[in-house]
Amino acid sequence: MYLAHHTHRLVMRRCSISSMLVPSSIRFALLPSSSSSSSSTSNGSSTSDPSSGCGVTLQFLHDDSVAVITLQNPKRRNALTVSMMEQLDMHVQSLLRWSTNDSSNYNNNNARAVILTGGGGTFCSGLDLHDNETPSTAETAGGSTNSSSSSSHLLRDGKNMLYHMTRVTNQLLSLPVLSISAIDGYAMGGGAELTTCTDLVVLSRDAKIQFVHAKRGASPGWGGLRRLIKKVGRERALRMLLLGECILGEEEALGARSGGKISYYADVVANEGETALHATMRAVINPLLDLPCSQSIRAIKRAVSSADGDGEVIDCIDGSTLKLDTNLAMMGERDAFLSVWGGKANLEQIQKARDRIKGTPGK
Ligand SMILES: CCC(=O)SCCNC(=O)CCNC(=O)[C@H](O)C(C)(C)COP(=O)(O)OP(=O)(O)OC[C@H]1O[C@@H](n2cnc3c(N)ncnc32)[C@H](O)[C@@H]1OP(=O)(O)O
Repeated sequence: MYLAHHTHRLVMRRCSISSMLVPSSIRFALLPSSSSSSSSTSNGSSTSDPSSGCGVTLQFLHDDSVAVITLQNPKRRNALTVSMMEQLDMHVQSLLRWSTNDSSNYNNNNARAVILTGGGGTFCSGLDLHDNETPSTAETAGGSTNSSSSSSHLLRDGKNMLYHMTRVTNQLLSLPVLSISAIDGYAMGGGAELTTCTDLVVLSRDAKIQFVHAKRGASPGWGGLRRLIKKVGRERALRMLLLGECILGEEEALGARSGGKISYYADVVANEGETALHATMRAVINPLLDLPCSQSIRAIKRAVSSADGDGEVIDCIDGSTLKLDTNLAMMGERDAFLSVWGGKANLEQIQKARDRIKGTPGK
């Protein structure tokens, strides 16, 4: 086995004490895995299925200034089921309200950062290869806005997956706060795409980001392809998309490929009971908490987003706003995805991957 998995996981606590009163060295608190991140807090939202522990949780900490989204499918390396995609979509919609303060649910807007992570010492193994036979329902999704989701199967209905995941990735990246992927273990396929939609990526030494789409007879479709090119450049993106090149925490530790350009490697000295990834997340988040007000974070993030690209801003069909040239690139990526998704080669390769990983459906 190439990667050793941590037995701990990144779980964060909502602090009731004002962050201004807590010394910065312990400001960003992380709890060991014995604490459940799937139970609801007074200001967090849990959509885990208690029997399987499978779902996506949203928690707030530091006086609601930091939101943490945790992907959890413990028996399948946090593979994404249709229901989890819908939950993720729902959480991102509420983060949009939280960070833009246009909802009565969030009166005091101190929003500063969003962290995207996975439970159980790994990030996300892409879509759940055993979820195809499981129809998603609006009820399990906690109230989906898309009526077509009620009988969707991942392979048969790539459009439904695109609907949710394009919205999730576009809106996560456009949130007016700093977004960070905190990655232990695998980020594969759709999991790798998710890492491209946060502003920063923090890797543990055992992190591995791999775009396995081509191996599965597919092509990225959630915007990950376009964003990967932006992050690593066209040439490396092609090597990653077609030749199996990965982003490895171990290599980033040596400053090997990206020279620190695309990620932070988790190299901060850890306190007792925390991992290097936790310690690095603390070091990344604390300066944000130290800023005197959250408005400047949002103003700067908006300005960076609008400066980052040229072209006319337009409203997209999913409600998000994109630069015109970005939207055209998205359409190209979506069309490429739809041209292969659910086709013969894709179905064969997904079946081969299923046979290879051998998980039991419904387990
Ligand atoms: C948007 C398009 C996409 O996302 S296409 C990409 C789909 N994903 C993949 O092809 C990744 C498939 N998984 C793997 O290659 C491996 O499981 C990886 C992630 C490398 C982990 O390897 P390893 O540490 O050896 O664990 P393992 O294979 O024994 O897996 C542990 C249990 O988890 C399960 N699992 C893992 N990934 C998925 C998945 N994507 N869908 C469903 N189940 C998955 C495995 O089946 C295994 O289950 P079990 O313990 O044998 O019952």
